[in-house]
Amino acid sequence: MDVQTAGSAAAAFGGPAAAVAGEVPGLPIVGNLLDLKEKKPYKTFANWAETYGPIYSIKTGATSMVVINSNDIAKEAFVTRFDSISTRNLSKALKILTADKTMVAMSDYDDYHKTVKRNILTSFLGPAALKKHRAHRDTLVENLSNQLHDLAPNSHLEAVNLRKIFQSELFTLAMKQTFGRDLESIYVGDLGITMTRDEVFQILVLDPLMGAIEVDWRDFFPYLSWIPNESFEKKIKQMYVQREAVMKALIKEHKKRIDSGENLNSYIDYLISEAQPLTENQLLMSLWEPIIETADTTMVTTEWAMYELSKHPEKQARLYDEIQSVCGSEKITEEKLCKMPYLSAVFHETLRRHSPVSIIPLRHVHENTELGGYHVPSGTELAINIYGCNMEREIWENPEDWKPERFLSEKEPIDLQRTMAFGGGKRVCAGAMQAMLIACASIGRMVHEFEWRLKDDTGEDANTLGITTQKLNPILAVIKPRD
Ligand code: HEM
Repeated sequence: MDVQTAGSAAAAFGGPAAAVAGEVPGLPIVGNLLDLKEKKPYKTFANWAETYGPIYSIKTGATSMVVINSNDIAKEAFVTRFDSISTRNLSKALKILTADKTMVAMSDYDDYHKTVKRNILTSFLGPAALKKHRAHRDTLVENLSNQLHDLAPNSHLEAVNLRKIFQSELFTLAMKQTFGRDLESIYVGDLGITMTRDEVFQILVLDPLMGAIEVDWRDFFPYLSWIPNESFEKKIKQMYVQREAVMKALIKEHKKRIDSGENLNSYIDYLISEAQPLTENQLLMSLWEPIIETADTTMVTTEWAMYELSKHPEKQARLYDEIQSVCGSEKITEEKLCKMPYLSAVFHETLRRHSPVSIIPLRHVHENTELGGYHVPSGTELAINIYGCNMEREIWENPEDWKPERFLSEKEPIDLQRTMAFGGGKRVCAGAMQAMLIACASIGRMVHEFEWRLKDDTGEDANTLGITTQKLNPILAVIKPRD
C-alpha cells in the first residue's frame, strides 16, 4: 500500500485525515532507484528536500520509503513516534554482518536490546566504565603526540597521514577495553593461520565497514528473493566467516586467561564473570560491536576536524590561543576540556558539517503513524537523513560553511545532542561521551603542540568511504612543532 492510498484509507475509516507527504516522481517498477546512484545517497536526499520539502516519499523498487530532512520531524521519529518505528528490516548484507540484529545498535527495541545495552553501558561506555578506561585514553593521546613528534621534522618531505596513526591507536584502545590488552598477532585455529594485527584490523573493522553498504538488488524487490545472487552472498559470507574465526580465537585466548585467574578488568572479563549469561554467538557479537564502533566514527570526526582546522589557519590560531590560555605549558587533560568552549565548538561544528553517520540505518514503520503532520502507513521504510537535518537552512545559517563560532553564543555548555549527529531518543548513541572525550583531547593536543597545514588540499571529496562519512582521501599534513 503506498503512502497516498494509506492516507485515503485512514480517512475512510474515520481516523485523522492527515495529509500525505509529497512523492518524488519515479519510473514504474524501479521507482527512484535509478536516481540513487550512491550507496549512501544523503546528498541526493538533501537536494530533493529543496524541491519536495523536508519530508517526502520515494519508491526504491517495490518498497515505499519516507525520507526526513528536518530536525523537528526527526525528533518526532526519534522520540514521540518511536513506538511505531522501533524495528528494522535489514538489507541482506546487514542481516548477515549483524548476525541478524545480534548487536545493540542494530537490534529491535526488545528484551535482547535492553540486556546488551545494559552490558555495554555498565562495563564499556557508561560514566563508571569511562572512568575505568581513563588510563587507556590518556595513553592513546600520549602515543599520538609521540608519533607526531617523530614524524614532524620530515613532514615537509613526507606528509603526515593522521588517519593511519589515529586509526591504529583507536584499535589499540578498543582491544584494551574489550580484551584488556593489545595484540601483535594471533593464531586463528578455524582458518589454520597466524594473522598479523593489521590483518585482524582489516577483518574486524575495515571489511565490515565496506560490507555494510553492499547493495543486493534483491533488497529492493523482495518478491524476487528466490533468485540466487551468488557472488554477493559469497563476498559477505566470507566477511562473516573470517570475523567469526578471528573473534573465536581472541575469545579462546582470553577465556584461558580468565580461567587461570588473571583478571584484566576488561569487557570480556565482565561479560564472562558478572553479566547475565550470553550464548556463544551473542558473546562474540557483544565483543565485536564496540571494537568497530570505537575504531571508526571517532577517527572520522577527528580527521575532518583537523582537515578544517588546517584549511582555516585563523580558526586554528584561535583554538591554539584558547588552549594556551587554559593549559600554558602543561598538557591538555580531560578535566580541562570544559574550560575550552572553542574546542567544544570545533567538535560540534565538525559533527554537524561532516556527520559521521549520514543516514540512520533504516527504521521500519510497523504501525500507521504520523510524522510532520503527514500520514505514514505501516510497512514504510524510514530514512532519517542526519546530513539533511544538519544542513537545514531554517536552523543553520549558511550551513555549508564550517564555522565553529556558530556554537559560541550558546549560554549553557553545548549539549552532546545539540546536532542530530548522535541520533536521539531511546536509541541515541551510547558512545557519544567516549567519542567526545577522545576527539576533543586529541584535537586539543595536536593543535597545542603543532601548527597544521595541508600538504595538498584534495578537497572535500565528492564521495566518502564505507558506511560512515570517512574522507575518501586521507588528509596529508605538514606539521610544525610550536615553540
Ligand atoms: C562521533 C562519533 C559517533 C557518532 C557520530 C555516532 C553516531 C551514532 C548514531 C547516529 C546512533 C543512532 C543510530 C540509530 O538511531 O539507529 C548511534 C548509536 C550507537 N552508537 Fe554511536 N556514534 C559515535 C561513536 C560511538 C562510539 C565511540 C561507540 C562505542 C564505542 C558508539 C556506540 C553506539 C551504540 C552502542 C549505539 C546504539 C545505541 C542503541 O541503539 O541503543 N558510538 N551512534
